[in-house]
Amino acid sequence: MSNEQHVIMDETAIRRALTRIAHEILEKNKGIEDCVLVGIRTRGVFLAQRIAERMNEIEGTPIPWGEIDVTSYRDDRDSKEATAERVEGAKLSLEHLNIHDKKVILFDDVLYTGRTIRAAMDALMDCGRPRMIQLAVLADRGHRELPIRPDYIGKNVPTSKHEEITVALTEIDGKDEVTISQREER
Ligand SMILES: O=P(O)(O)OC[C@H]1O[C@H](OP(=O)(O)OP(=O)(O)O)[C@H](O)[C@@H]1O
Ligand SMILES: O=c1cc[nH]c(=O)[nH]1
Repeated sequence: MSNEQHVIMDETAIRRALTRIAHEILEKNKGIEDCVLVGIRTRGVFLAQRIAERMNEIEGTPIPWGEIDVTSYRDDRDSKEATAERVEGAKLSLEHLNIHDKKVILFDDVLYTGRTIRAAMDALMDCGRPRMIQLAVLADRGHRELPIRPDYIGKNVPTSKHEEITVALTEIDGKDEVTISQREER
């Protein structure tokens, strides 16, 4: 099977999509009052940080942002962590960010089954009581297994289950690029 990667978003496309999403968030929320951004580790964090910078440029006011580690909340990973430990882990990753009664805008790079987002929502609820949670993703590839729908989408990418979306971001991968390829069968 060919494992060729096709670029579906280059650096310019990613930059434009993030700028558009920053404007959409501001429009939907009528500014940044009571909004906080939370990126899901790993790449969601860099997306949240970039959007926070853009929103600051547009509004002239810094918007609080932070990151959350949801690994131990996933339902498809063996977790030996006790509930108290995983709550502590989530709280530690969200340190310095008050989400109580805030409009939390959650960021991830790819949305597929929705299980990561479910895990993130559970983790957030354990850390406080957001007034509202909204979801922003760079690429929505479909195939949801849970009733989760993003509020902000960089690009809708119709895929087959045999394909894979890979997001590269400069901060961690040395370049900005979204590619699609055939999934390696394991
Ligand atoms: O909607 P889902 O089916 O949950 O898939 C989406 C998740 O998959 C990827 O993470 P992955 O677990 O592959 O780890 P990574 O962030 O380290 O790539 C991606 O970053 C999303 O978080
Ligand atoms: O194609 C996919 C599916 C889940 N997560 C990814 O990063 N890519």
